[in-house]
Amino acid sequence: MLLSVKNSSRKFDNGNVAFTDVSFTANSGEIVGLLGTSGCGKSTLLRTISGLDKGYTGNISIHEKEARDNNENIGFMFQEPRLMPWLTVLENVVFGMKGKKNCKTNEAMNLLAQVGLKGFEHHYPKELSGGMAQRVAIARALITSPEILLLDEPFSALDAFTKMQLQDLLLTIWGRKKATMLLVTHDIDEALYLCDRLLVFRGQPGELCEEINVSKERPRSRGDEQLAKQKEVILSLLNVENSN
Ligand SMILES: Nc1ncnc2c1ncn2[C@@H]1O[C@H](COP(=O)(O)OP(=O)(O)OP(=O)(O)O)[C@@H](O)[C@H]1O
Repeated sequence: MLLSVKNSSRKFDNGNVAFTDVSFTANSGEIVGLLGTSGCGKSTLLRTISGLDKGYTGNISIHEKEARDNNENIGFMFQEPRLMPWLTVLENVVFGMKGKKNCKTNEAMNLLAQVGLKGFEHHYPKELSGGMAQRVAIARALITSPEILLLDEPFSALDAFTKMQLQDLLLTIWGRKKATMLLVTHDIDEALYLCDRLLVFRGQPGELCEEINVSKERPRSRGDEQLAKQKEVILSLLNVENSN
């Protein structure tokens, strides 16, 4: 097992508790979705797993090493691309590679081609659309060949069509690299389309209330009936009416 979270909680100095007594595991190559109402601690949980937030209790380990001491290779992608405006697309992808920038250039060019940005390597972020900028963020997250990719609502700011394109792109890249992915999303359809397993959180502080296997084989159809039934289950867990 790659990632193990055991009886973990995160209480901040001001008394806020983001999540409490959370336990789950993730296997190598799995895509695990984290769904839940706003404020139930999903982003904090991702930051904690990444080792950026070290104030948790309980155990969070990657390859049996505590997340707070972890120096494993983890990629992070956010809702917004967070590109450096003064750097080109290519420079943004290799940014943070320190001494390895030069030897990573070929790999960055290759990744940019994979995300559909061949020819845009020397453009600046202001010359890109939102979807293109998020493609750069995908390439940047993958340049270190991370074993775990943490995705915090990576497509939520995009229009529906671009979102679907990038979901498929993510699956294509996952098919090649088989990184373990943890995906925070508010979009249940996206979670059911992409993930092997879903963790449903509820409350404030957030508690893990249900784990749901999405056993449908890939490629999945977006209008699949089995997935639609699973959506009903998730909506009722979250106490939300289905408006479709
Ligand atoms: N640095 C912090 N200091 C104090 N409280 C915090 C801090 N970061 C997050 N919180 C609190 O922790 C709780 C969980 O926040 P978090 O952003 O992890 O939730 P979320 O499920 O990702 O929310 P959303 O779905 O709206 O993005 C919230 O009550 C928030 O106010």
